[in-house]
Amino acid sequence: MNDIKLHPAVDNGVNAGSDRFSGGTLHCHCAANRVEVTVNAQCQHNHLCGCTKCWKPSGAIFSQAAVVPRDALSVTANEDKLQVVDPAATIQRHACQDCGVHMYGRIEDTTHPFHGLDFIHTELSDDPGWAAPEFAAFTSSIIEAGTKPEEMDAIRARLKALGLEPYDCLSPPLMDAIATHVAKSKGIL
Ligand SMILES: N[C@@H](CCC(=O)N[C@@H](CSCO)C(=O)NCC(=O)O)C(=O)O
Ligand SMILES: [Zn+2]
Ligand SMILES: [Zn+2]
Repeated sequence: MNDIKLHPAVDNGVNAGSDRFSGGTLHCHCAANRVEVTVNAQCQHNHLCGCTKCWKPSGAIFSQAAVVPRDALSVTANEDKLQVVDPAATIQRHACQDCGVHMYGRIEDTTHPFHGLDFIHTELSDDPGWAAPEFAAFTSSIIEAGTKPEEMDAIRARLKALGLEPYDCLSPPLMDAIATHVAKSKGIL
């Protein structure tokens, strides 16, 4: 039993996803009139995120976030309860006004490297089979939300023990994808 709690989806070990999984429904935390989002795709790049902007379940120090093609995502119940948390942010996080859960994040800037992908939190779904988290992003950012700097060594060690390599930005493949997009947009590549 490890007393470092990162996120309920990984605290008892990381569950593998299913290759045959092709999507499911996500629900907010309201007791009634739940917001429902339907995703007709397996998620990609699932990861823990330590940034202050991503939604975290109560008690968690990391968020769990993945992306899906925006064409595969639709709001299928109680869309009127959704509101964008910060209209100035790159990722427009659509949250339930009643329970505060972020149902999806969308990038409207068509020049952004991740335009076309929506961010979701797979723990909002009861459907088994979502692809497992693969790494931890923005690890140092948990300090901005109150984690003590002296706890970071133990937290990084716990992430590594779970097979979730900690990075302080995104993973190298995603950083390379961003840089490739920028280089192409400048005509360098
Ligand atoms: N130290 C900051 C980092 C915030 C940040 O840059 N977050 C990233 C990752 S969120 C999903 O992976 C990002 O892309 N943010 C854009 C946005 O939130 O619109 C902090 O902790 O706040
Ligand atoms: Zn709600
Ligand atoms: Zn984040």
